[in-house]
Amino acid sequence: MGHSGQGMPQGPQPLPGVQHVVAVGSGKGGVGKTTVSVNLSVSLAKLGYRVGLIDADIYGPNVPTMLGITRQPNIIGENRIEPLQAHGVKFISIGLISPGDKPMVMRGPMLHQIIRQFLQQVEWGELDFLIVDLPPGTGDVVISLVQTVPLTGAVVVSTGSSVALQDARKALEMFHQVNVEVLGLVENMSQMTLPSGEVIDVFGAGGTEQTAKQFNLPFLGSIDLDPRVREGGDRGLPAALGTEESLRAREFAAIALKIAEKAKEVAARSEDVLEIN
Ligand SMILES: Nc1ncnc2c1ncn2[C@@H]1O[C@H](COP(=O)(O)OP(=O)(O)OP(=O)(O)O)[C@@H](O)[C@H]1O
Repeated sequence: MGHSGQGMPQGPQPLPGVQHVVAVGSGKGGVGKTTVSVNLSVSLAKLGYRVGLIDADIYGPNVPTMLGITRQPNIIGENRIEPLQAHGVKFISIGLISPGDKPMVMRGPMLHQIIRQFLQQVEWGELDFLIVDLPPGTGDVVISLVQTVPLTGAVVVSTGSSVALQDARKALEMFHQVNVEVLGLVENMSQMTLPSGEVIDVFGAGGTEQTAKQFNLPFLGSIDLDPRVREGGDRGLPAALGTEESLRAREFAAIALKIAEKAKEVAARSEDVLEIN
């Protein structure tokens, strides 16, 4: 980058009132990372946590559609942004500042500014979890993120297919490089159950759990391939909103619970370290 020192603050600063910042990454595009981010946010809110969601996926900022609100956020006072709110989740999206179907063409410094703005200029209020939906692949956004705030950890989403897992491993390596603890892996589009009850293994179910084992990382659970998940996303009514009878809602809730536990564990550990010092 070569511009260090230029207006750069002292290093990552915690956001006042925000307990845990958790990034969701994937490596490969199209594995359902945004779907998982949105549904996990809704599940965490249903569990009673105060949740914010930053849609930093420059290539596919679909969070507003999936949460059912696509209007522009309000500006409060001089330069504070009021987050949008749907299904108990406060959110902001990079899609809202690039209106229409125009592709987002952005240079690194501008992207860095936007990430900082989303973290620091949005009126998040008190949050237990601030989830960040990263763009697929490795890179810039994560670096901007870790330069701005301390992260509690990251969640990596993959399907069970070899190619998706190959890219997921790169995401794991990236988090390792920037010193972000991986809270665990999630397998999306795991299996598909036909109305007849027949189960089809589309992407190689179980592959993500095996990869988690290889890397000695927690496996947080899987979500099956289900047209209702896609429909929910398209209609702005995430599957996680479903009642106890909804299998998908239960899968998302179980994963959300594990993420909450892991996040608290990690935070407790880093507090211990601070006390020892
Ligand atoms: N478990 C699932 N069952 C059925 N459809 C799903 C499931 N998960 C995601 N989808 C659908 O797959 C498509 C891709 O999902 P999504 O946009 O969440 O992927 P992504 O990994 O965030 O993509 P990208 O990061 O490349 O924009 C969407 O149409 C979504 O509704």
